Amino acid sequence: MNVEIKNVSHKYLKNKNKSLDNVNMSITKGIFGLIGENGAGKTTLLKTLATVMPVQDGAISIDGYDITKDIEKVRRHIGYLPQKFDFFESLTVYEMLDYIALLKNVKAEEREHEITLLIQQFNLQDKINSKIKSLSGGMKQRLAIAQSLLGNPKLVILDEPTVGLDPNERLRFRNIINEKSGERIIIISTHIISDIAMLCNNIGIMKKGKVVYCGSIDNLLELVEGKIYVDKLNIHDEVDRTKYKKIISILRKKNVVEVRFILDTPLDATYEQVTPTLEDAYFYIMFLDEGVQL
Ligand SMILES: Nc1ncnc2c1ncn2[C@@H]1O[C@H](COP(=O)(O)OP(=O)(O)OP(=O)(O)O)[C@@H](O)[C@H]1O
Repeated sequence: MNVEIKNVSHKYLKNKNKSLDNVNMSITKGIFGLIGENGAGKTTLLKTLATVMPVQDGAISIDGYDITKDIEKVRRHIGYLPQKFDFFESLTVYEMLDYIALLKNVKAEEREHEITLLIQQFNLQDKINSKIKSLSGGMKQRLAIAQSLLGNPKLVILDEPTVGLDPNERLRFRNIINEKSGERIIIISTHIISDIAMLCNNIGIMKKGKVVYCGSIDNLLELVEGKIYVDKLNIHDEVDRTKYKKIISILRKKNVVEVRFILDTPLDATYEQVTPTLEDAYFYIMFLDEGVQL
């Protein structure tokens, strides 16, 4: 299973700039994380991949099939959670999943079993016969994720799946997604870096319609190794921001203020070098892209 995105660009009709600007990505089986600032182009890319929007420029293939030429073949293998999902509010949870399973051509003899299993996995058993309009936002989100997995799609595209989920349900989500990954590709777009760190081996980072990193988290962390420092100041000291090249965070603790920042070359022994996290690496890539000398 693989997804190849080659030189893909997209411009919305009335916009001046491209929302996707020559995007190239190669994605293989497993869970792939897509991150980037607001407006970077993640949703536009995922809509294009899900065949909801046409490929304007460039080419995308899924398992060797061109998504423009072989759209019907490709669609059978895609599960998609859009950023905004609209339900038929007067259907029950079961009816909604049954309806989507029908649209996805899930075989009659498999439908009930598949739906019941997903309802259990997403902890919606108590709501199985409740109308959708009576569900909370988080429950609707769980139902929306569940529908994307109907029919065992080979490619699952999840646009901000954990929005609105409480910590228990986020944990449940991560476990289900881990369990379901196997031979398929699951692409997750999110702003929650800890979800990506826990779930994915490979990621893409986007900025202003461009891919600024695509590869493994391990390689990214290696790139940043030895470049993240913490300066500990007295709680009463003023933080002199000009002293640090690029600040990642300023944390006020009991007696100290911890300034976490990026440096390309070790300068001063008074700073403590720390092990980089994925969040550190994300900021490193973002600053690099701005042409900042670190
Ligand atoms: N339907 C649309 N018409 C015009 N411009 C759009 C449309 N949808 C998105 N855009 C623009 O395209 C760019 C990329 O938007 P997109 O929603 O793909 O980004 P994103 O990375 O998913 O952002 P976010 O993290 O905020 O959801 C933005 O500049 C946005 O304003």
